Amino acid sequence: MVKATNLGFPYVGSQRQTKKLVESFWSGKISGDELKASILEIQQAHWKLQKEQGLEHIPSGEFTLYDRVLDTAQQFGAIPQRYQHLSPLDQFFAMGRGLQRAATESTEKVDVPAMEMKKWFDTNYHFIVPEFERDQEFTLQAPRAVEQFKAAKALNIHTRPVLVGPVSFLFLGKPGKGVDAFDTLSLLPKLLPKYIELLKQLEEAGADWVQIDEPILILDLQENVKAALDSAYKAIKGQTSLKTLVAAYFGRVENNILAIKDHVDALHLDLVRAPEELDTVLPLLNKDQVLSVGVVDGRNIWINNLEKSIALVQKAVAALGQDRVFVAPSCSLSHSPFSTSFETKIKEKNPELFSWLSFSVEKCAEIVTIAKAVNGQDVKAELAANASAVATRRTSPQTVNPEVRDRVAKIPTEAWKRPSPFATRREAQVKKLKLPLFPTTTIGSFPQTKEIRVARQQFTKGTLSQADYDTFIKAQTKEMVEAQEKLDIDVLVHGEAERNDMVEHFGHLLHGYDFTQNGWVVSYGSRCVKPPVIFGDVSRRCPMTIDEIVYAQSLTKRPMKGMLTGPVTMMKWSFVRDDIPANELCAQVGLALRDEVVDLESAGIPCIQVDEPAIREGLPIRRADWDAYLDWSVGCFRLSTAGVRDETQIHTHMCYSDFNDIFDAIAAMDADVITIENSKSDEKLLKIFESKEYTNEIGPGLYDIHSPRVPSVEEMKQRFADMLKYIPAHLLWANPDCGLKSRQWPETNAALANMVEVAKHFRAQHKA
Ligand code: MET
Ligand SMILES: [Zn+2]
Repeated sequence: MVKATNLGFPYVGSQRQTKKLVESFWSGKISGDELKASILEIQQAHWKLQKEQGLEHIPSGEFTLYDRVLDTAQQFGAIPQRYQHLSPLDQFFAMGRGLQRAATESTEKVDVPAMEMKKWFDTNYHFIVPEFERDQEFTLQAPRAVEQFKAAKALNIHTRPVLVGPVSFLFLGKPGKGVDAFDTLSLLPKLLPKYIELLKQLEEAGADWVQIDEPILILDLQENVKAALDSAYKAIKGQTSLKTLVAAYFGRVENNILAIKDHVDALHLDLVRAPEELDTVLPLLNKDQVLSVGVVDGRNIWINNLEKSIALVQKAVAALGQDRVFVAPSCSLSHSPFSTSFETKIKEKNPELFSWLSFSVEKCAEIVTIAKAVNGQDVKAELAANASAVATRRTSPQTVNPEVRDRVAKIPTEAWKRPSPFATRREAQVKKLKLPLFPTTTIGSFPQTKEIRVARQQFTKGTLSQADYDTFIKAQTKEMVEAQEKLDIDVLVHGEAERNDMVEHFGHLLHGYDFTQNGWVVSYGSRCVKPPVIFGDVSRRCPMTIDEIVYAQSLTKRPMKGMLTGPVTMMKWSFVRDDIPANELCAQVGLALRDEVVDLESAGIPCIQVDEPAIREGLPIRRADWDAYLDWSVGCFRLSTAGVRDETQIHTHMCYSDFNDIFDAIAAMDADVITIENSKSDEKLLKIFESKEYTNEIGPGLYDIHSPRVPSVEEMKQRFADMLKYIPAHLLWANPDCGLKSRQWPETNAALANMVEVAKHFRAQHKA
């Protein structure tokens, strides 16, 4: 019989209990023992829930208090020296988030920073990057998988332990601080005996299957990495009676699969991302091997098309037989919210949309239904309900707006490009804006003070009227404009006081977006995000920013920048619909923004910034897919900004990553001015100007906004001087790295005052 299986469950809990418990522990409200006891209850509830739903392979060992890769590092003793003196729980969190603690009578003062955090493949989750010594020794300490397997067994629930695979673990790590570069995969022979020891412990505890996650299988891998995969699984094979399921997800495995396929009992493939791989992999399997088919999307929130999934699974069964197929989510469900049962508002206000949603708990039910259907059990009612929801979704006026479709289909070629080249536009802008050399500006937001947050809460609750809230926001905007004039900044912003979040704010003003109450997913550690949902064709409900920006402009003679969130970021930081191609959706958002940009211009706004902080993170995993992505994402940015006259200055802003590898695409966005995060990577970003020509104006960030620290004039002068080595003076702007909303006013004023002084200093120098 085909088995219903799962790869991982949202450990954060139905109501983010895990997050809350961990944070209570951090703030000293509960003890380590209390934390462990409460966490065990959550785990037990999750195992029971999955069992009741009818899953046959229920994961254990993937439940973490901070991060699974960090768990792995700690349990194999890959603990950098600076954390070694701490007790296990303190050590774990210190590695994840740093630890500062004053001395007590019995303990010394602790002050250690966190380890580096990196994005987990193309998800919005971030993992802790393991650090290794060149002569790293590994030990095996309190493995979570064994502990959790036993805890589930005590409840009479037989689980499938999940491990981070040895090759992914080493590959994703890096040489520790102060250690010269070396290939972390060279540590594999030392690590493998410990992995095998762990597998033996699982075997002794009574496990029969083990899931070993090797997500690096979907990367473009060098030969040495494939060789490491081959040798690792060859070494593990036959060491225990455990059956090994090696899981790849988030993309295509292509021929990386050849490195492991002869050494494992089962393979998991992400058939949501790469359905075509079923055909290529089936003929490769040996006669006893099992295929775990990931047909239910673990990354998104939409109902499965059961009919389609069943057909895929049946194809696998036809080739392999029922006993050699597992039905599974595409990846761990920890990337999906917990359950739609908490979405009472959507259920009440938009039952149709509700019927299209499926979070983790519902996804488990889908997996079970698919398995049952393939096994010939009666699931007619479930299939009928699913088919009708799928059908309404396809045709509902909520998802399809013929006007929007028509407009996208008929976008004229010239709409994708500003009418004049940059040189011509620059001339018109110089004339109109009359900016000094090295113009100063900020990225958009100013401190979201307690006062602002309280007013917003009262407004949301209904205790502050719309009129009073509007008056309050206007007063805030006025203060911010005055503050900028006092600082003598050249291009002003309205300060974004009215925005809680740069994506959600616009989502509320666009058709096609909705918002969940409890659709949380972990971003890193205990931090969760609740992305908006794009379910239908996108268009403007009304002008979105004109009133605020025009009001702000009315307060000053200096140019005011309109401030919008770009099409790619509007998508990337939302749960996007999966029923139309991404490029089409992006064009819809691009057109909605274009209307806003044109309206801002008509209202007399001279500069308009369209932020695209997420453009880099949307880059596909495989290089072969980059061009197609960059083509439409850059294209849609241009679509959103190209409707204006030459004299209107289009800005964009990017942050959060390393941009060098997409430099050409950034240039192709053809913004008149780009402000870009730089202060943390100094020379790295600038170096690229040696080899590439960037002809438009640019403001690499002069200081890091993530810290309350006020950068000195001297420090920023140095940075600015470095920039001048690479960038022609007439193109250079002075600005911070990113928006200032997470800062307080005192440090904001101080830092910006220094920044303006730096610009003036260089201006004077250049005149002389
Ligand atoms: C993450 S990028 C933020 C850009 C936005 N305009 C702000 O200043 O907050
Ligand atoms: Zn930013």
